[in-house]
Amino acid sequence: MPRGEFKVLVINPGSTSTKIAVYSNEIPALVRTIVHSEADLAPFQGRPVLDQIPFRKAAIEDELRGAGFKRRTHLHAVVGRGGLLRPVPSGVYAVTETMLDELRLAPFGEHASNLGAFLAKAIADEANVEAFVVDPVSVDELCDKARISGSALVPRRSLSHALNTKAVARRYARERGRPYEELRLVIAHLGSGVSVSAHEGGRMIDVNLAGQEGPFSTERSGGLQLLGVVELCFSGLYTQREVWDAFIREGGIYSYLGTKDLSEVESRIVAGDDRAALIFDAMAYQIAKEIGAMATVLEGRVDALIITGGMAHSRRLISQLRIAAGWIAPFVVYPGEDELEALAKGALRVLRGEEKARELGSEAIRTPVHLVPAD
Ligand SMILES: Nc1ncnc2c1ncn2[C@@H]1O[C@H](COP(=O)(O)OP(=O)(O)O)[C@@H](O)[C@H]1O
Ligand SMILES: CCCC(=O)OP(=O)(O)O
Repeated sequence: MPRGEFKVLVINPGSTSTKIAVYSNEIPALVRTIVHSEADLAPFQGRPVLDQIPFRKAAIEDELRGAGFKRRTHLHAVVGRGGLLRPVPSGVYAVTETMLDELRLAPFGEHASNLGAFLAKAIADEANVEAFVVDPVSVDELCDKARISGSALVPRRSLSHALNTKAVARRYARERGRPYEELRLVIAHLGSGVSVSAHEGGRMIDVNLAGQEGPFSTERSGGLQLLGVVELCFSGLYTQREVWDAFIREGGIYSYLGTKDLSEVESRIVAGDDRAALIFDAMAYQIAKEIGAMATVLEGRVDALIITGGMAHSRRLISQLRIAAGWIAPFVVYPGEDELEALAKGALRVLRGEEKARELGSEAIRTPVHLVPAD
C-alpha cells in the first residue's frame, strides 16, 4: 500500500457557493468557502449550469493563488462532488469521458453538483493527476417499495445529499462506537435543498427527492399539489425553463420573500415581519412532517434523528424541529456539512490502495428522465 503524504484538492460546488479545501492526508491545510452572490450568478440565470465552469474555475484558482498555493507541483489528486448521474451504488468514481458526456447531456437533470466532475478534471489534467467524485447525488439504495411513485409513468428516483448524509451517519456511528450498518437513523440534510432520509442496514432505504418532493427550502418548492402544477405548465404563460427555475431556483422561501438567505429571514422576523415568520415556520413545519414520514419508514424504531446542513445553524429552525420531532429519537445536530472531508477521505482511500475507484459503464443509460429542459 503506498505510504507517505498525499495532497488532495477538494471541490464542492453548491447552488450558492463553491467550497474548496486542500487536504494533506486527513489534515485540511486550507479550507475556503467562495460565496457566489445573487449578483455573481445573475448572468447564469436561465442558462445550463455547465456554463458556470469557467467562472467557478477562475474563482477557485484566484482563491488558491491568494492562499499562496501552487497546485501543479503539490497535488496527488483532485476530487469533486458528484452530480446527477445515473443511479449508482455508494463509492468513489473516476472522472471519465463517459461520466462527463452523461453530465453534458444531463438526462437526469441539472444541479450545481454537475460542475464537480468538470472542475476536478480540468484542474487535475493541468496538474497531471487523477480526478474523482465520491457518493454522487444519484446514489440509489432505495428499498423496492420506495421506488413505487404512484404513477407507472413517473419513476421515483433517489437524488439527495448522499455525500454529507453518509458522512454524518458514519460520524454518528463512530462517536457512539457502533457500526453504521447496525443503526436505524433518520437524517435531515437542510441545505439549499432539503433531503430527509431513512437508514437501515447501512443503506439509505428512502429519501425525498431534494427540492421536488417533501419540504420546501430557501430556493426550492418541494412537493406541490399536482393539478396546480399541470395547469401552470399548460397555461402558455411560461417556457419549460421558466417553470423549472420557478420551482427549483426561485421556489420556496425565495418565492415568498425574495431572498434565499435564511439569516436575513431571521433578521426580518426579529424586526417584526410577521409574513417572514409565517413562511419560516411553514418550512420548519414541512421539514418536521417529512422527518415523521421517515420515522414511519423505520416503524418508529429510530436510534437517532440527525439534523445537518447549512440551515442547521439556525437556532429558530432547530428549536422548532426539536419541539415537533424531538420526541421521535435522540436529537443530534451537526450544523454545516462534512462534505469536504468526506470527499478527501474517498480520494485518500483510492490513493492508498484501500479502495478501487469505480467507473461508470459506457452502456446506454437505463432510465433517462428529462427533469430539466435540454435547451
Ligand atoms: N448561520 C446560518 N444561519 C441560518 N441559516 C444559514 C446559516 N448558514 C447557512 N445558512 C443557510 O443554509 C443554506 C445553505 O446551506 P448549505 O448546506 O451551505 O447548502 P448548499 O451547499 O446546498 O448551498 C442557505 O439557505 C443559508 O441561508
Ligand atoms: C439534488 C440533490 C442535492 C441538492 O439539492 O444539493 P444542494 O442543496 O447542495 O443544492
